Amino acid sequence: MDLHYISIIYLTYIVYATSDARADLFSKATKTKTNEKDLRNSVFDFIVVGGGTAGCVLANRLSANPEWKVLVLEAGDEENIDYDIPAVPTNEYRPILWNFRTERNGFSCLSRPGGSCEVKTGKVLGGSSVTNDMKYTRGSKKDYDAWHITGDMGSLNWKFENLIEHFKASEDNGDYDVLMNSYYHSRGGEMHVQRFKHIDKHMELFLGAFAEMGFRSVDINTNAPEAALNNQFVVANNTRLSTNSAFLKPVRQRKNLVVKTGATVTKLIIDAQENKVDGVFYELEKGKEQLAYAKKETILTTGAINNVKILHLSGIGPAAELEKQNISVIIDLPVGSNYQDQVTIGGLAFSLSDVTSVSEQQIVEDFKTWFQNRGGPLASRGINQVSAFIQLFENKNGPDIELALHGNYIRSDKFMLTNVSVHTAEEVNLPIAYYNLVNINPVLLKPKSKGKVTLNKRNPKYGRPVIQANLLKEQEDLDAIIDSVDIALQLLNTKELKKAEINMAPLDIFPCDRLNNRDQWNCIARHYTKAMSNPIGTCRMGQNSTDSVVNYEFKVHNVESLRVIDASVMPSHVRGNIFAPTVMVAEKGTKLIIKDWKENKGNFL
Ligand SMILES: Cc1cc2nc3c(=O)[nH]c(=O)nc-3n(C[C@H](O)[C@H](O)[C@H](O)COP(=O)(O)OP(=O)(O)OC[C@H]3O[C@@H](n4cnc5c(N)ncnc54)[C@H](O)[C@@H]3O)c2cc1C
Repeated sequence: MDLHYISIIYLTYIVYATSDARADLFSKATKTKTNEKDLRNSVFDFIVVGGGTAGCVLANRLSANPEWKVLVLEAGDEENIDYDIPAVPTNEYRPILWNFRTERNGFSCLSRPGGSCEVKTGKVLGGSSVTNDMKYTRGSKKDYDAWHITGDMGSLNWKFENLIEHFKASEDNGDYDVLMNSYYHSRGGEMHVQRFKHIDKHMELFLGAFAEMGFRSVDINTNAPEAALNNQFVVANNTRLSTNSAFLKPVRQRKNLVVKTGATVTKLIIDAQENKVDGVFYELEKGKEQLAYAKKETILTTGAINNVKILHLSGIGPAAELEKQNISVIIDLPVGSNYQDQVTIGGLAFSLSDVTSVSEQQIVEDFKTWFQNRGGPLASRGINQVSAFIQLFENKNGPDIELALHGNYIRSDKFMLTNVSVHTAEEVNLPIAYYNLVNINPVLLKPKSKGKVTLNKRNPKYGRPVIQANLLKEQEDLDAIIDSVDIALQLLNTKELKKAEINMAPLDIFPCDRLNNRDQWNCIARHYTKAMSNPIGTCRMGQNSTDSVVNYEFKVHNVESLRVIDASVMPSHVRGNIFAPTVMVAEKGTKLIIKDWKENKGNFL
């Protein structure tokens, strides 16, 4: 039995166990007629649209003021204990994903189904912090410094040295060697960060091989340009710590905080005379719109794809684009352009010769162990804990590529590790702790290629937005990935991997197999492209409304009472993964809101 199914059995059990109570609650809520009390109940000080990574942080911080009534509207459902198991690959569980795909473009994702790549952002309370890999990285100083525009006072606060306090605000770092560097790290926040204790022999082997190649194991979050390390993760007691678990669950009992799940926001309520946002339309059931009002502010945190949908449907977006959809333009802004995602490729995998097969019984025992004492192999991410951050361009002073190791278990009854299809290597989803194949994914951290997001033409309201991701469009991006493959291949020449008889896995990489070297890798990259699902940029911050959507305080240009605070405001990628930067953005955002309402009485524009 596939371990993912065992996990789903737990999930199904929990859903059944609670379904009566849920049905009861739901019918009570829907049977009640709208009355004055309901209306009063639909007015809040702040509405946080989206209970994802940033949304949960904002909900916690804003509702800390008992005088502020805060509503969180989340399209997905509550989190499930299943997702807490570190080795469970939540990003393969479709009910908690938006299941977006990029548009076919003829130059990347060519051999993926439909010639397009999946984008796996989370649709659940906690958002992508439930479906992500939990790795805790911040990117480099220079990335943030580049967001600052010389001469613009508003952007001054975006220099890295002014952001460290916002990273530290929620950090609870549990590794003492890391914590010793108190300039960068701190304790006591809601978000526990730590290395997994579980280290297996292959992790040691690969770390040894990287060390032989000259990579040092240092804390990558201290602006080190390179490192190969057993990473830190956002976990507490060997349990995934989504922003829902860290920030929202502990304060759910606050009387001034209302959290509605299964609530999809469709549009903003806008007073078109004053360009002021008064609240939102949302649906608990398809086609049945409800309204909620915000006296102070509405804050969009639905991520870089869905923010575009909500804003465009509300008449905020590029005029030409909206007119094509017969949407009246309220504010002409470049919402949806500047889409960027980090990118990697499949096809580079090493087979391990000395792995004993895992029995179903063993897997069930391991699940029991995790549930009983949060221990065993499921209390880890296996080889995925290891990665190397590599600097390709010397003058850049920061990593350009992450060689992210990713384990797969290819069952020997099906494959003898000969001619394993690259599709299979990507799609076998046993818990991450079991693996006999190590994929090396060269992740391009700061891609040059940009795309855009627009509304679904046939069904703008309910259809999936159109994502023209343009992955690998720029030759420089492709070249960087191929250069890094050369570095990854050097692993095979290390004493460590030779001694362990680790070799390239014989993957079926049709149609690229008859080519040689660089041409072959170019072909593989274009065919087996993989979107990292870290989308940013569609509501980028900046000085003016011609090339940005929000100002440096996250206020949407020329609109009153509306902010966007999540990964979509980042103008460009940082040289790391973007969970920690998104939490930092939310921390900074809340401080700005609190300051505005304390000092300026919310004087918005
Ligand atoms: C598979 C995967 C692996 C990753 N691994 C890592 C990693 O290891 N380390 C790292 O640093 N980063 C990682 N990331 C990236 C990082 O987790 C995300 O980029 C970041 O969490 C995004 O935060 P966000 O607040 O912008 O959006 P999200 O966390 O996606 O939140 C958006 C929320 O809004 C909700 N929503 C959307 N539309 C509506 C609507 N209309 N109405 C109501 N609610 C709505 C969504 O359901 C969701 O809950 C990964 C991402 C993915 C997808």
